[in-house]
Amino acid sequence: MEVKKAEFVCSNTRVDKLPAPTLPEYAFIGRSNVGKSSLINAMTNKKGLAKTSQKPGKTQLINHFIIDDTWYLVDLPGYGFAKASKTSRNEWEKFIRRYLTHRDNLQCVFVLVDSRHEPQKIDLDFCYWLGECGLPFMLVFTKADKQSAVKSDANVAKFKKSLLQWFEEVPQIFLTSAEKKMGHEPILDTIAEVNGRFVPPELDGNGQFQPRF
Ligand SMILES: Nc1nc2c(ncn2[C@@H]2O[C@H](COP(=O)(O)OP(=O)(O)OP(=O)(O)O)[C@@H](O)[C@H]2O)c(=O)[nH]1
Ligand SMILES: [Mg+2]
Repeated sequence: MEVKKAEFVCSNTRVDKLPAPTLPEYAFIGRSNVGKSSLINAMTNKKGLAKTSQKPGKTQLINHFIIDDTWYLVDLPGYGFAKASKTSRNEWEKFIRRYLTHRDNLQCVFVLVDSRHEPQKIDLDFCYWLGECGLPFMLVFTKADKQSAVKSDANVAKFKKSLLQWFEEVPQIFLTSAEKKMGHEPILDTIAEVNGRFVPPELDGNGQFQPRF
């Protein structure tokens, strides 16, 4: 699938202010600075659509983008930002976890992991939490241009092995580079496939979507 149109819709901290859950939605999450916003820009071929920065902690809100008028891509703030205060980390916990567990149209969470590093506890813990919540997720390894393919593959294999201590099978995995525009097509094809199966949540008697919370 090729993206033809990508537009910013809104930024939010509150789940009840998000766009109506009428279209399939996909969220990008991962450590601060892992490359979530860069990947969104590379996938949509739109530099500057999502704001990026060399400094971690750039994305602070739940940012909705509408793609080809048919699905939402969501850029989330990163976790594990060392310089964030405890209060702001707690706030992150609250509003992101609330978003992830209450968004009816969320089809899949893409967990971004830096392919340069060996498995990190914070990423594994987050995957376990998604599993506990029964939230479908896939893994996207980023920044593959920064080291050899052998090194990336070794880190991916170690991550898989760590996950298999808890999960019976590993989720789908993608290896990407926003810099080299590599690995985006398979993600978009997977999204297209899931989009084809999307059934919007039902309206209640008043023509409103009935929130799950
Ligand atoms: N070499 C290389 N650099 C990348 C890649 N993806 C992102 N970067 C760089 O990594 C830094 C962080 O990228 P962002 O996309 O802002 O990361 P983020 O995960 O959205 O960060 P927060 O919003 O702070 O959580 C920027 O300097 C990017 O240019 C990549 O594939 N290759
Ligand atoms: Mg960001």
